[in-house]
Amino acid sequence: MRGASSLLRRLASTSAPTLNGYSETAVRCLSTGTELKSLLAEKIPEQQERLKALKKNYGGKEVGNVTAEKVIGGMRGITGMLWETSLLDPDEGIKFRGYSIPELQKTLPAAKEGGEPLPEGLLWLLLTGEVPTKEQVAGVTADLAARAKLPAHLPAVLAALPKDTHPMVQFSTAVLALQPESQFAAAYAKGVPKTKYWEYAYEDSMNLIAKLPNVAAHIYRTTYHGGKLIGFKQNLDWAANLAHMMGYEEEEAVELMRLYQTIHADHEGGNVSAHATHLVGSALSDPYLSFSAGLNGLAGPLHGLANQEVLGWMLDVKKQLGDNPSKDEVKDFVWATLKSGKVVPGFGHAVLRKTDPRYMCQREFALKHLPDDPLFKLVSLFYEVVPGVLTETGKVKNPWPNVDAHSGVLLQYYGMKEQNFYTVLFGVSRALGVLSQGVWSRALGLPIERPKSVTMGSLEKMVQK
Ligand SMILES: CC(=O)SCCNC(=O)CCNC(=O)[C@H](O)C(C)(C)COP(=O)(O)OP(=O)(O)OC[C@H]1O[C@@H](n2cnc3c(N)ncnc32)[C@H](O)[C@@H]1OP(=O)(O)O
Ligand SMILES: O=C([O-])CC(=O)C(=O)O
Repeated sequence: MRGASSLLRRLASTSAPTLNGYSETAVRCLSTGTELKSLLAEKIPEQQERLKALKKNYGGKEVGNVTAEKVIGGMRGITGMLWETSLLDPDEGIKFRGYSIPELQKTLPAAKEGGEPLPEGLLWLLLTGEVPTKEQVAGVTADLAARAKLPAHLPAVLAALPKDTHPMVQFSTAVLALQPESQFAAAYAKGVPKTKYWEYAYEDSMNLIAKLPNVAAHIYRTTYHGGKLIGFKQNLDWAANLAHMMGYEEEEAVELMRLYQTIHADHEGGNVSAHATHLVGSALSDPYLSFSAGLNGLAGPLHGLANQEVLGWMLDVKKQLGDNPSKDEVKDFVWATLKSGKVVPGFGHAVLRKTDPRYMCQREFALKHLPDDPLFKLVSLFYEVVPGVLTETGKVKNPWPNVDAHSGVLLQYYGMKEQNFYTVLFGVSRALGVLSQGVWSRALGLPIERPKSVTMGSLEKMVQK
């Protein structure tokens, strides 16, 4: 591996810079993507042995208890799944392979010195557990670019949907429409041995991740810009291409896209989109089928759709209370929302018990780039007012803002005002985490998921024993 990097450095110094400062030859050398796949191949046997030993030596140990409340309460608090790519701490928030978001911002390669991380670097980290070099990230960028082209039938599939179809429905449909290209499904049908499943899951996952910016931009341009498509650029990184094909070229907007695509990627395994992807994948449904299932979960208003809901709710506040509402006016508005039977979108969390670090890093981005934006001021006012109101209800376990409370404000600042599209951007990012874990699930030979369910009658008998 180190040999490949130094070879790349040598190659990079011999010809004119193209992609992120690397020569055409260097990029071509890595564009096969073999370095990432071979590093994975090197790491997998060790992890398979680790899991085997865990099962053999400690398989009988208890790691928690299941109460009737947990059975009724959406399995909240039950440890019941392996998820290697990230781990969530209720107070500290998400860590990707052990790295917090501020650590990633410092550690992962960026497009320019001091800039936001390139999501391709996060993909490498999620898959291998190692922080990549700049050269390795350039290799992933080139590999994804080589896989990015959409099949000819895809636009026709999307065009057949009614015009007002929600972008998330279009997105999930598009992912299913890519499924005929599944190498995993084809290999399974041919009867390849289980030991090779991960390789086909890897190829499908990389192909899918590569195509998602094209898919998302196609949906965006056809839904909101009269179908005027903008072409893919070979010399742009993955997130920059997404911004470019959507119609956003300004460097700050591109940096936001890189940050957005990095921080939404993974949130351990129990959230709805990750768990749905994992569950469906456990039946050996291929990455296209399983990721589409995950997207359908992400489209729910208590999960990823909340970022769309937040902007709508904020615009309602603005419409009713004007640009500079007082704290008391906002407080009354929050109470009115609660009394009407609705949740306050962007606040609360099933696991987190402090402000989401993904919220904080978006807030820092706003403080740096758009401190005077009226909607940012409004979102800051909510941060001051909403937690107090939710605490007063006496039932909300976490009154603090989550990631969705902030993202829309940043997107609209750079002109992406179509809030119904926001969850598609979330979904593009989420692919990095759930598909990386999917590769590991197949590599580790994780079995079909099948928790036990009970009827109320059988639960009553169990608790009365
Ligand atoms: C990327 C993401 O998915 S982050 C989450 C995005 N979702 C949102 O922002 C939607 C608003 N938030 C919520 O609805 C919730 O906080 C959830 C779904 C995120 C978590 O739900 P839970 O784990 O059930 O939260 P919790 O245990 O605190 O719920 C207790 C009660 O407080 C209510 N509650 C929790 N958060 C809120 C909120 N933001 N507004 C109003 N009520 C809330 C719950 O609805 C529940 O009420 P109930 O007992 O009458 O059914
Ligand atoms: O962890 C959760 O339940 C929801 C969430 O924040 C995410 O999936 O990003």
